[in-house]
Amino acid sequence: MAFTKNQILTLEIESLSSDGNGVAHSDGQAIFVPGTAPGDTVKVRIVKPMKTYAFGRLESLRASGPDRIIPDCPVAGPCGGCGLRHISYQAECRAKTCFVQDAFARLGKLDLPVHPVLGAPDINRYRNKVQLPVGTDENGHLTTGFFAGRSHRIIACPDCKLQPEWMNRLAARACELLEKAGATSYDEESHTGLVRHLFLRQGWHSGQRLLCFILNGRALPDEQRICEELQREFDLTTVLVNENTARTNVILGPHTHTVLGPGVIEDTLAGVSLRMGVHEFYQVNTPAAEVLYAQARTYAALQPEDFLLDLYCGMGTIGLSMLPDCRRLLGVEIVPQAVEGAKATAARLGLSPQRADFRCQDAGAAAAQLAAEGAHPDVIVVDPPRKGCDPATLQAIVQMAPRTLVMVSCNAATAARDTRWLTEHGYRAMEVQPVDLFPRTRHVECVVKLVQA
Ligand SMILES: C[S@@+](CC[C@H](N)C(=O)[O-])C[C@H]1O[C@@H](n2cnc3c(N)ncnc32)[C@H](O)[C@@H]1O
Repeated sequence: MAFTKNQILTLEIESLSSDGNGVAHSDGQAIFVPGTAPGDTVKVRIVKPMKTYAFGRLESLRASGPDRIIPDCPVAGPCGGCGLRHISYQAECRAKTCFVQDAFARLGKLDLPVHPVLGAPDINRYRNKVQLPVGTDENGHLTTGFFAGRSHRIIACPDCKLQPEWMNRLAARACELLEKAGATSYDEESHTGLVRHLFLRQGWHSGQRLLCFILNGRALPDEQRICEELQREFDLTTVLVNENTARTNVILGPHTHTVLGPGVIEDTLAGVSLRMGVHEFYQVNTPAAEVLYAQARTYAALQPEDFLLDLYCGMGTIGLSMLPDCRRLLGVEIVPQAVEGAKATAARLGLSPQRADFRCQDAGAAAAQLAAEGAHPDVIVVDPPRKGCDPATLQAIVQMAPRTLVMVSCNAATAARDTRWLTEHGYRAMEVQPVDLFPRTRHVECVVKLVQA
């Protein structure tokens, strides 16, 4: 039986999907309901009927399941950032373990141990970076928040529990100062208005703080004064302005100028000291990333004479954190600023290019070139974006035939797909360790160990 829009049903939630939605069944068809937990009895309104399943909205909670807790954030539901704030953290870890196990068993059709998730050291205020869209509220005041799930409507979130308190306070104060100076918020539909986003970053161990205004234009009105005031009040190491005048939902534009300070902040990740601005990828949860890197290092099991290839290397942090275990490191990354950062870190550490080098290139193209040149890395680490490795990258990895391959991924589905492919091309998948870098959200990281079959 097909569901109809606005149909009301009373349902028992059975499990959580990998999107963090509660899953129930009616007449053999699945219904996905955000904000619900296994064991809940709920009244649900069907909002999106499909041919064989439907999406529903929670109308009322009749009875709570054992994992449900009261979310400690008033906008946890509509904001969409914290998809799992309504269940206990223990239940969240169990669910994330199941998400990863399910991806490898069902999508990857792989039979291998997937260990219980390693929980994060901190479950709140762990983000070292946020990009807050700036909007105008119903009273005409500038506000920041997050886009509601699958929309461009900003949900104001004055005290987001995922980010440090200073970031929340700075966002509110910046809105006040911008408004006084007559700055307008950017409107995506009409492509008018000035301020698009506030970008905030903190060096977790160093405590250094960065603020960048992302503008549909060159400069803020009264730019110097606003930046100085915020620098003084929030002890900012540096303040930047990024220009993004394109009609796009990509957040950063290509040009950034420094208003105050050095234009970068410093930090240490897994013992690697680095400097970063706004264009470089940096793991958002530093203490949990150190757990992740330690796991990757264990799986890599490097030998002193080994050559390590780090594909999709960002600022080179994974490879550099493993360098004490091996002879030579080559990192490949597509973002020029990240590669410059990696090279600068290596230079500061006194490493010659023979010991640690980095290339700004597409991972697939670089891997194919290395394979054609007859390169034979002993260990390859890959840490691709959510879409996973390109087929060219996987082909070239197999051609280079490393002894061990360590795959780090923030998307278990694509990691399972790529692992499956590698097992059909000469590799054996040994084990998977999920690591929680993103508590209270539906996201989870995992590390896969593969060896030559
Ligand atoms: C998940 S991040 C990992 C970065 C790094 N390993 C770390 O731990 O910080 C993925 C990285 O892949 C880079 N990237 C995306 N597409 C790429 C491509 N086609 N070739 C090379 N690097 C790419 C991104 O810029 C990003 O730095």
